[in-house]
Amino acid sequence: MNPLFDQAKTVIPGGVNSPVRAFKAVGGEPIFIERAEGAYLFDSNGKRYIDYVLSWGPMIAGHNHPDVLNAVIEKAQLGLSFGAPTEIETTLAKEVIKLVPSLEKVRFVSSGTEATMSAIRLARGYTGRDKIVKFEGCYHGHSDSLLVKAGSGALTFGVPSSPGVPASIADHTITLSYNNADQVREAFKEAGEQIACIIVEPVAGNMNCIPPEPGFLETLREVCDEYGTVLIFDEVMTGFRFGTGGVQGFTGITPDLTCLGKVIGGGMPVGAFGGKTEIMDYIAPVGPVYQAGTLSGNPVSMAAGLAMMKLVQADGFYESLFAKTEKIAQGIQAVANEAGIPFTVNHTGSMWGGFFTEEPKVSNYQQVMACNNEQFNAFFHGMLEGGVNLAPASYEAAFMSTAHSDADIEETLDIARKVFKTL
Ligand SMILES: Cc1ncc(COP(=O)(O)O)c(C=O)c1O
Ligand SMILES: N[C@H](C=O)CCC(=O)O
Repeated sequence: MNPLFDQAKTVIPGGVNSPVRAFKAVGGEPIFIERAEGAYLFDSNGKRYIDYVLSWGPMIAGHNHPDVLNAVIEKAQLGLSFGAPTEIETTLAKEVIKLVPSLEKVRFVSSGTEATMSAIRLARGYTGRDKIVKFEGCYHGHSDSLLVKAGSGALTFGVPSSPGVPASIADHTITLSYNNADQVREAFKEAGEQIACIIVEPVAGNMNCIPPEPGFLETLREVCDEYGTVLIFDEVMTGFRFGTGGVQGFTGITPDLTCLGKVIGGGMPVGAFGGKTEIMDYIAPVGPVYQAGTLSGNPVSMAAGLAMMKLVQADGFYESLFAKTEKIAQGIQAVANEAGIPFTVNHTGSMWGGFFTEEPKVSNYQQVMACNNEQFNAFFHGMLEGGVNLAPASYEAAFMSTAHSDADIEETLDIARKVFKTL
């Protein structure tokens, strides 16, 4: 029994401020974190964990990186929030526009949810259409239009289409199968002229880690061009994880709008959406589509983001990150094979994930849903006890940081080797 969790439950629903943290999917009780440094978390009893959750993605250079921390401290000394423009917002905007291919203009918000919600509204306002397309198992935050057949915690807790979302709103959301290009073409033949946007995770990371099949993202670009539909890449998770240009830089497929979050805030609450000037200028105060935020472009968050943008542009940053990701992915696959456990690892960029399945390749939602969750849960708890922090649900991707050393990866594999033998 964790007394901190008991106390939390008396004043916070489920004891957590975001459902996936509650360990409901895997059983048991969450660890409470005291501090973090580099590749490690330390819990309230001082126990150290090698961390592959990284605050659900943002800490790409490891926890508490001194450059980000110092930027935050320095900026905070000048005042925490002004509700008025600051130069650093323009500096960060210019930096992000330089790095992410589709961006000509960008607006900062405070979370990924706000970014996707605002991008959808903008696409609807710009096209004058109501319908949107999303993909089963993709999660784009918790706004009403997007909590339909959603991934991540919504999937874990069996509420992919949440109560509280009016049917009249959900009716405008068309949900298709990820990696099924034919189905996308069919849907557009039927209703293409009514569809404002397609929103997609260009690598899905909220039903574990599912890369796009060759041709899938290309098809989305083609149908959007043909029907005058806005293509939105939700790169809240993938932004800066596949190189400075996100998945769009990695694949060369350019969306009309891009949503960012996580890494762009360096661990502070930041989101952003941006794209072509023609579309972005539909946003107030230039255009009629309303969007606002008391803390949007917060100077301390901007400073953290700017420090992070400098880090990711360092020579060799991504080569090292991708090599480490490959090492952990291949290593985990090898130790599962040694133990004779049916297991398939996906990895791409700096994201990875393991599936307890006989299938040699996992590329869609149905395959993810058919995986052995009991085995995952036992594996999760074994790893946690051994000192490795994985996401407490089988529908989440794992992340790598530049702070993970070869020794951390070896230690992780030694622990995994022991745990697989117990399954
Ligand atoms: C792809 C994606 N989009 C949007 C979101 C929502 O971001 P936030 O949790 O910051 O609201 C998340 C994560 O939660 C995400 O992974
Ligand atoms: N998978 C989600 C974000 O990427 C997990 C974060 C959360 O819901 O708390």
